[in-house]
Amino acid sequence: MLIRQKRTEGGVGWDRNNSSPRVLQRHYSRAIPNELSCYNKQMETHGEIRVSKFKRVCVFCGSSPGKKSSYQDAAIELGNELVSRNIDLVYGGGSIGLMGLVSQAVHDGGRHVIGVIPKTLMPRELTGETVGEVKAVADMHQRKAEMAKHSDAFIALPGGYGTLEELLEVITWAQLGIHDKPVGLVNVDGYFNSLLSFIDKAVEEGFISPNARHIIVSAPTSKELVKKLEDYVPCHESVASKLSWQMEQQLTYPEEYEISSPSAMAGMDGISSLCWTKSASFGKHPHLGPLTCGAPFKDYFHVREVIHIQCRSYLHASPNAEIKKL
Ligand SMILES: CC(C)=CCNc1ncnc2c1ncn2[C@@H]1O[C@H](COP(=O)(O)O)[C@@H](O)[C@H]1O
Repeated sequence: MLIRQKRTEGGVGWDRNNSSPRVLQRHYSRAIPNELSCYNKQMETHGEIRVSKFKRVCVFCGSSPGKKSSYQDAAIELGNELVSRNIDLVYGGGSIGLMGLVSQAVHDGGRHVIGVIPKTLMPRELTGETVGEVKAVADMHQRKAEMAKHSDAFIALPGGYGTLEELLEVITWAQLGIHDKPVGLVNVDGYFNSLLSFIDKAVEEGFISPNARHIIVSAPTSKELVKKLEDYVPCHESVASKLSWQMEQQLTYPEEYEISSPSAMAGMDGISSLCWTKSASFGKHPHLGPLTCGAPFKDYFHVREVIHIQCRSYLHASPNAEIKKL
């Protein structure tokens, strides 16, 4: 929900832990100086300030610009839309393709930009220069975890495999109840129509529940999409409730876990079930040999990372390749 308010009337803002607006008693310039310093000219003209319930949004998009100029226009438009709502950007880092356009627009508009980039992609000739803050991470898995942790919502623009993978992963996490942050896509010129049709087919065929279908919000323009995301209320039943997930994070995990089947290592579901059921423990895996972890797990992302490291060290190869062989 977007709140419009005359500047002179004091303030209304969002309590991010609460879904209802809260009243800020002091004048804007003292209560929310960052928001004030950056609101755009148009709003200034109308004496309005727009306060979003999102502080930071993560954008997934093509590392290529795409063939049609409408894709590039949409990336710039999304950047401008975030600026107009005083939202900061989290993205995959670099200046190539649509990634470069959206990050430049947000940076030029005076909002903070965080580029989360794996060390292997850091050479400038691979991804170009990142504007704003650069967060270097160990690998692609840690990148996604970091991008998710620092954002209040996710938006996908047109893109290729990387974009689809990132988008589907945050949708899966929402379905599991690992987060309840809104996920949306800007369906520029119907780019995502076939993906949405495929997802509808999966619902028809009984592989996605109708409620989980509603996790994906879509709109043809950034403006409409951000508005829809602001209004989004999760309505799917999650496999593991957010509450139980948060409780798990507070627990100290046993030091030794066993992975009970190759499939438990292969996908998010297996890994997350390790976190919230604690039914499995490292130990001696029938196919993979001994798997141990010296330190207690801290959270879901840590579990995922530890499993990855374990796979690498025991299999001496990419875990995914080895899992496929099993
Ligand atoms: C060596 C090489 C191809 C470098 C490409 N350079 C990249 N630099 C930064 N992030 C990327 C890169 N390629 C893919 N990504 C990640 O995957 C998404 C884009 O992948 P794609 O172009 O849709 O599939 C982005 O959201 C980003 O997080």
